Amino acid sequence: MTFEDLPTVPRSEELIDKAFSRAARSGRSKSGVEAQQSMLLTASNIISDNLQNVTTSWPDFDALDPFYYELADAVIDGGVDSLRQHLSEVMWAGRKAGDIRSEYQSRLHGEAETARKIRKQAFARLADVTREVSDDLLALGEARDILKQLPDIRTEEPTIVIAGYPNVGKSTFVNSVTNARNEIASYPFTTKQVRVGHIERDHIRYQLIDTPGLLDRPADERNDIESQAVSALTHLADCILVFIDASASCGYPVDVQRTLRDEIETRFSDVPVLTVCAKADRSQDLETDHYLSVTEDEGVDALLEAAVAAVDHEIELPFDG
Ligand SMILES: Nc1nc2c(ncn2[C@@H]2O[C@H](COP(=O)(O)OP(=O)(O)OP(=O)(O)O)[C@@H](O)[C@H]2O)c(=O)[nH]1
Repeated sequence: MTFEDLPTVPRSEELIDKAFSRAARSGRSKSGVEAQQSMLLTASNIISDNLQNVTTSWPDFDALDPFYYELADAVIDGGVDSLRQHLSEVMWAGRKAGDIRSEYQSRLHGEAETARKIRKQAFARLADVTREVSDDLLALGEARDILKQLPDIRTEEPTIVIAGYPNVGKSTFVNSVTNARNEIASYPFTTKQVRVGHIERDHIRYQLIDTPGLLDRPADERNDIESQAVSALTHLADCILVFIDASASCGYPVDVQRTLRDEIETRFSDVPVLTVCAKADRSQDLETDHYLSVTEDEGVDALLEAAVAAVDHEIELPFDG
């Protein structure tokens, strides 16, 4: 996944300490002007390399899959634009450290004592430049910690998203059809966890995603971040299964569940939305093609076939026409 490998972002004071203490060590093995030159080189290299590493370790946002772009935009304070801004500030500081190195290197000659003073000036400027981006480094460090928690979802895999009110049987279904133990991941902005499972048909892996906290209640009950996460899901889903518990043993009346279904259908208008009468062993009081009872093992395979067919149709459509 894109953000998984993001390395930690150093804080400015941490970086200054590291650069100056390594510089002192490298100066100790030499004497006179040479010691000052070695110190300048070590400190400025550490600062410019570290700052440049921060910027190059981030993915190119323009090349990011829209699902992750929108998620990142949702969970980061100030969105992706603020990240870009912080990164460009840090890049500026990295270059500036390199400039300071060149500028002072040419001035470090002659008397050892004069050279020491000039090297100290250089250190003061290196510290200033690094401190100038301390807020940017802090913000990037926080963003990195949040982004690393994003669910590891393969955007290139065909994806079936399961929606429906709590307790309608979504996870029972996902758990029963995906034999491998499901991956559980959490969105940084909700306490609930995304459940991801996989099925295979004709050597193609399909991803099944259950998104508690997102597609389990009406849009007007979602906060801004959740709404944007739903929007991110529109890039990912190739088919949606909306579970309705007609027995209403889940605690939600059927008409309320139908309203959620209609809303999801409107929101995900580009992909097939299949309405599933879940817990059909209890009640089948719903007009739909898909009746499912996981406990009685009825309709499970048929539903999967229908979902896979819908996904395949959806994915191939652009090539047909
Ligand atoms: N009778 C019957 N009960 C079922 C069936 N599928 C699930 N249940 C039961 O319904 C309850 C809720 O099922 P879950 O799978 O946890 O529902 P969920 O939609 O994932 O709920 P959240 O995790 O809150 O989103 C559990 O007690 C299940 O055992 C079914 O096909 N028939």
